[in-house]
Amino acid sequence: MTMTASQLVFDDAGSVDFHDLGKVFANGTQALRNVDLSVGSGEFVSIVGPSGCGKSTLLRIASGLDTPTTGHATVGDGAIGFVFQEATLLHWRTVARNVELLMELQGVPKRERAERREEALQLVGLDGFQKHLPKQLSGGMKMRVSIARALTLNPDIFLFDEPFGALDELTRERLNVEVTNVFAARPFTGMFITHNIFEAVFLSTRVVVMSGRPGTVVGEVQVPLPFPRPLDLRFDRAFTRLVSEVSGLLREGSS
Ligand SMILES: Nc1ncnc2c1ncn2[C@@H]1O[C@H](COP(=O)(O)OP(=O)(O)OP(=O)(O)O)[C@@H](O)[C@H]1O
Repeated sequence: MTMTASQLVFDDAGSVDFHDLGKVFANGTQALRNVDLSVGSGEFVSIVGPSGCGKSTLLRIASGLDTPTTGHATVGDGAIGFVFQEATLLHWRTVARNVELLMELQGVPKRERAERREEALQLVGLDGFQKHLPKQLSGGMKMRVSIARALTLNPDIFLFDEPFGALDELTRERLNVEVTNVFAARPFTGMFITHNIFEAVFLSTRVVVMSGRPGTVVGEVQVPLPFPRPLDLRFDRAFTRLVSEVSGLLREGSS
């Protein structure tokens, strides 16, 4: 499908394509320039780059929450799931009712809501916590609820905006494994923002590196490692070589 500058056009289900994309905010801040990036159906792409280089802006454009000022963004017409930096749960609702929220807003019938809720809770390892309130959960569990809530939409495209940045290292590692398990069990097109290079390589089929603001793509590293990915993959020589490659590109792009 064709598209003109500063418009979003929805194409086939799971693909995301940015062509010569730029974003200047109303206050004159140029967040992005000349971004060329194609993410195909079934890829899991992590995006790393210095703080403020426009990673969240890129994800917001992919989700339709924001628009580019120049260039094109073409996004598949499938369902989009979005997980934010905060779990954004409603504190008065139980886990089960939080997970059902987006389906309620979409008018999904009760019985189907319950089925999709249970399936999603199983996938993120929270079966048994349906009646808990958010205040009874750890930070990692809250994030699992947030992922389960997005999963109920059966996303073709799953956008993650640094969801594990505030978690301790062990919880983050466990959740990384969960995400790769979910990806293997129910494939989607993933875009994942992180500052953590280990996390980026562990989760992804490809890591894209951006320069400092205004952000543009400075390079990418393919991650040809099979799924599922066990935690001790991090000690594998092939893994550490990929981490060094990403780290080198990041340094180049920041200098
Ligand atoms: N609505 C807005 N109006 C003006 N400037 C904005 C707006 N949103 C973001 N910016 C600026 O655009 C730049 C890119 O922001 P963005 O949040 O996309 O970066 P980021 O790479 O995700 O940052 P971080 O890694 O710190 O989360 C930043 O300088 C930010 O201050």
